[in-house]
Amino acid sequence: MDTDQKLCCSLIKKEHYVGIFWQVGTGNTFTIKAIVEKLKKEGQNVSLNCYTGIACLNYTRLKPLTLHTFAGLEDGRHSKEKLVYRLTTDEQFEKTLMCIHSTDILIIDKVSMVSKRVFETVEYVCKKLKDPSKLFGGMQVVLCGDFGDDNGDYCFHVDFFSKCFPHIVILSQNHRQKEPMLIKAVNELAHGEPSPETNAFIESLARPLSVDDQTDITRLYARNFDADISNYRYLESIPGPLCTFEAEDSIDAFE
Ligand SMILES: Nc1ncnc2c1ncn2[C@@H]1O[C@H](COP(=O)(O)OP(=O)(O)OP(=O)(O)O)[C@@H](O)[C@H]1O
Repeated sequence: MDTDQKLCCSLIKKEHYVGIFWQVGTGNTFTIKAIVEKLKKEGQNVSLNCYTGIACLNYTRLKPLTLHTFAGLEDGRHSKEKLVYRLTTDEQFEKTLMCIHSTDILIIDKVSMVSKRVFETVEYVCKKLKDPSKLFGGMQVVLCGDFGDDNGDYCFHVDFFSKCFPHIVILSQNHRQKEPMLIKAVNELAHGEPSPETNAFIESLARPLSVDDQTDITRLYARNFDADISNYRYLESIPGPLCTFEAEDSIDAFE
């Protein structure tokens, strides 16, 4: 783990509320996985939540929930007061209620997609159902996200943000790319604002490709589905029986 990642782990171990922010490729997913695995091994009741179902796919082995499922928000039509009423009176929410009651550590990934209203509602629900005298009902909360586009309606603008999250760690070491110009270009493109320098860099890469073997080129797809089909076709074209090798790696987040 790099220094920033280790700092996240040690703050979480010390039961602090932490905001982890990152730029693409700096190991957000890697760090969260290591932390959740370790906390679960230690017997902690940790609930890993992502804002979208697609984002949950990054963590399938850790059984994440969407934030809406965790807090019983359904399609978001109810006021927070009505929601608490429904959660405490309607037996279809029994599992949700048990989950909230038993959660000691709440981790929310892709938090930069969470609106102020949803975030306030989740806080309110946890508080009302667990301990009304404490933010989030006393659960330790860890947020992970990027600063992205901030139009003033995102969760960072709730009144209690700075009080609740005094510890903000910014993951800064890119583990996916090494070339500084490429890292700068990827970060600018992720926010849809390429600088003239980035545009010039990208244009400088335009050249005719001389690839004779079409199987050996890298293809980019906009959707996971298309990438899966392409990989499947490639695998099918390889002669011989299909073998599966299960691999497992681990890292101790708190060492
Ligand atoms: N400390 C580390 N040492 C070695 N490799 C690392 C470290 N942290 C992350 N990586 C590797 O770097 C790559 C990027 O990490 P990860 O997918 O967690 O980043 P991310 O910030 O979630 O990226 P993105 O948002 O682009 O998906 C992965 O292959 C991961 O295994």
